[in-house]
Amino acid sequence: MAYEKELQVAQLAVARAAILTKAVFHEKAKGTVSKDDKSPVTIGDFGAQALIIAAIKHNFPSDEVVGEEEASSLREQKDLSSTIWNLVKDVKLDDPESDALLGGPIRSEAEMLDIIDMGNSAGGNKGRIWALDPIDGTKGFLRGGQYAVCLALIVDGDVKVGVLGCPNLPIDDREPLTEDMGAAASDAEGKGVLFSAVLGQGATSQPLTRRGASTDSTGVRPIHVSKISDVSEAVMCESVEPGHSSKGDNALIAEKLGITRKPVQMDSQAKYGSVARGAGDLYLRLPVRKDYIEKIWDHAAGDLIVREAGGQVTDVAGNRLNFGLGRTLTENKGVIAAPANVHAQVLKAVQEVLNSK
Ligand SMILES: Nc1ncnc2c1ncn2[C@@H]1O[C@H](COP(=O)(O)OS(=O)(=O)O)[C@@H](OP(=O)(O)O)[C@H]1O
Ligand SMILES: [Mg+2]
Ligand SMILES: [Mg+2]
Ligand SMILES: [Mg+2]
Repeated sequence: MAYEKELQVAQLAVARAAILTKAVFHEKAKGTVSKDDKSPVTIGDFGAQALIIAAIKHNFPSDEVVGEEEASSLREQKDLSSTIWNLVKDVKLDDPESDALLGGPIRSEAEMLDIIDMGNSAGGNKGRIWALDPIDGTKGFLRGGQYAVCLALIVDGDVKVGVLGCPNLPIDDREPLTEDMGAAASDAEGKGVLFSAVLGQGATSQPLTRRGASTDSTGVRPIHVSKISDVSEAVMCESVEPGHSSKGDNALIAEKLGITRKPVQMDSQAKYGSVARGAGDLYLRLPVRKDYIEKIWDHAAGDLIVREAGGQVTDVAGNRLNFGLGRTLTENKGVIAAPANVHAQVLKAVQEVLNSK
């Protein structure tokens, strides 16, 4: 099957990085650095980016990576850099054979910094480019809420493989979303799911750490968006951060569609995963600031996983997200993810609300 090795490497690399992010959370190694845009970046973000790029470069040396983080601030903060190195150098998958597939350990702290900086591809619509968000929803991660380790392979501008590791979402696809999803999750028993998709091959979920509840020996299950026919019964997913998507517009759209249930707020591409498995029905991300341009690593994996699970993903104009234009989604504003049968109806409501402003 096409992209079999890429899928396997991506799944294992994301699972290994999630071992690190969970350790960072539980060891409270929570030093943060503030980036130019004032968003936080943690030991977990840097460490996960290093581990995932190392795995990609070991297996596919000439592939490029568009990664969210870069190491310049670490090169100036030796203490932070060595804290990260001390965690990164010891992270291993349980299964030695799988671990070996990702290449040997990173050899030194200096090499780790260089690897983090290999996420500097300009992106584009030619060749093989991985989009990597080592921790999506960093604020959710710090809060103990939802976050996701996100990796997608884009070939000539099209997303071919998408993997999302969500350590704080339930393993069970049928577990309903709760209102406090964004606040009080934990990676205890029954939590931690890995969503995957390959273009044209459908979408799946499985336990993130190969143990726990499963329906067969590997625990891989096909996933599908919900079979909702009456959109007024929809469960809508939205951001936690008020600055990331418009809660006011979402409320007006919900009213127009006759939706009475309160939206479920959670950070990260866990929203795409939740829609793909039918735990949520809709994901709406309407712009707050006109000048904000979405990043490809915040959407590439989720976009493919939802589409392969029977959903449609567009911007507010009804166009597909274009991942071939560089590091950002320069041609798209906002995101609407919904089961294919109700997407047009939701899009219409979105446009009516936006046009009436
Ligand atoms: N102004 C603005 N508008 C839209 N999006 C923004 C904005 N600022 C930041 N970001 C990006 O939002 C990513 C996390 O957003 P989410 O909506 O998934 O989660 S959250 O509930 O808002 O925390 C977050 O990803 P991470 O940095 O990986 O956490 C950012 O890339
Ligand atoms: Mg960030
Ligand atoms: Mg992100
Ligand atoms: Mg991030």
